[in-house]
Amino acid sequence: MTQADDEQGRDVLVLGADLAGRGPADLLIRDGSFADPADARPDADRVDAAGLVALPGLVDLHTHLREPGREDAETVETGTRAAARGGYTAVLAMANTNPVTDTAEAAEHLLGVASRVGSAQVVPVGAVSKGLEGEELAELGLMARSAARTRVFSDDGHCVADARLMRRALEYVRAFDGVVAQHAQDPRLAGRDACCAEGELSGRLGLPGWPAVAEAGIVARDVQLAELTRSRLHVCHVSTAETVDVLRWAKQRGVEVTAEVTPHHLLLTVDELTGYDPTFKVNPPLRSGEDVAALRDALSDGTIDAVGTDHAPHARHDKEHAFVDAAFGMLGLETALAVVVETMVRPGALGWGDVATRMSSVPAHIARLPGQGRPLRVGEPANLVLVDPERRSVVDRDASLSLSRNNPWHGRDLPDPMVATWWGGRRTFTRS
Ligand SMILES: NC(=O)N[C@@H](CC(=O)O)C(=O)O
Ligand SMILES: [Zn+2]
Ligand SMILES: [Zn+2]
Repeated sequence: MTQADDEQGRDVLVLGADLAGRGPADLLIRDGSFADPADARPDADRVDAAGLVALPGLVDLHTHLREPGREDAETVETGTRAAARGGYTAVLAMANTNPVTDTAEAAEHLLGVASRVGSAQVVPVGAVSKGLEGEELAELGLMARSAARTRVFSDDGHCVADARLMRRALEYVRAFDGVVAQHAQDPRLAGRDACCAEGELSGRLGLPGWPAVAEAGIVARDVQLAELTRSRLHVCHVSTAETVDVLRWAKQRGVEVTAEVTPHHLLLTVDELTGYDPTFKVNPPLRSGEDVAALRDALSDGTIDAVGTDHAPHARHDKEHAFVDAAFGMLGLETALAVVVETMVRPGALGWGDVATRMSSVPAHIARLPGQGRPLRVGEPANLVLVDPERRSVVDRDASLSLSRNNPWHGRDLPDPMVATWWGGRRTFTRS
């Protein structure tokens, strides 16, 4: 079976995969969609998937592609190839590029690039404020009505700190069923320098601290604004137990709030910082073991709705600095499923059906993306990832398809589940 075969329009028959934990069945991929396996032509390419799990193609709510502006760190082409290797068929591309995605033209430009070179669907996230400056609303309505059909708006990298601007953004997006995705960080409590969870260790290491209340305080405020405006709020990269408590309270009140957690916040703790390795410098920062446990519980019980990678590639010369001077962020697309298997599936906190909801159908629904996150059913677009639940390997940052090397998992033994990915019937990744 070669990629050329798929592209020549031959049937692909996937035999005996466990469909998202519901038991083994066959799948037929024809002309970009799933068809009835009983109709397979005799010359169909056959994929023996016995012992493998089939999941709907994963959807990442939180990817940084760096194009335009920092193509030395990542491009649409390399970032979506990394996405396909991670099992993703769609990524939401954050707006903090240069120029910022704060106009319909910028969003449509990104769509155009992706249509030429993408190995996954690229969905532009629109900025909330012009230039991410937190002062004036960006062209939310024009972006929503553009060919990009923008529904997710975020100043990610910056918090929409001004409560009045946040209120207006929530009011505005309600008209087209949009959502405001907040990078919750009170800039007065956690300034630009804050780079370590505030606590005993930040004091000992001499690193500027980032108190948990800087996150939970903004989330509590935004939940109340979402309730006031009857609009949709999404909380990016939840990192603390206190924020989980606020989310539980918000959901009990019936507020339309959703939240994501990153793979790194599900496994790594602030203790990684004792070596001052800037690879582990990320915003929000790595937290305590108690926070990690609370985040896992919240993802398990649905208080946190989704996994978002916050894939944040950085060129070597932006990362290789003293800890306080290095850029914030780490890679995530290629290893997200591996970390979810390690932290959630193996300990029994999530089944495969839950993985399909937390990493595919729920993110697709939050972003109002038709054609993604759909069940593996006849007539649906063939967005599919085959996974081997048992396979493990040691992560090698130099084997990455990303242009950047800021991989926090380098040298770690982790599950290595991805076997093959199809996006709209086109094979976008095959394990070699
Ligand atoms: N997460 C990070 O540490 N960095 C992100 C910005 C962000 O997600 O806030 C980036 O763009 O590099
Ligand atoms: Zn952020
Ligand atoms: Zn981000």
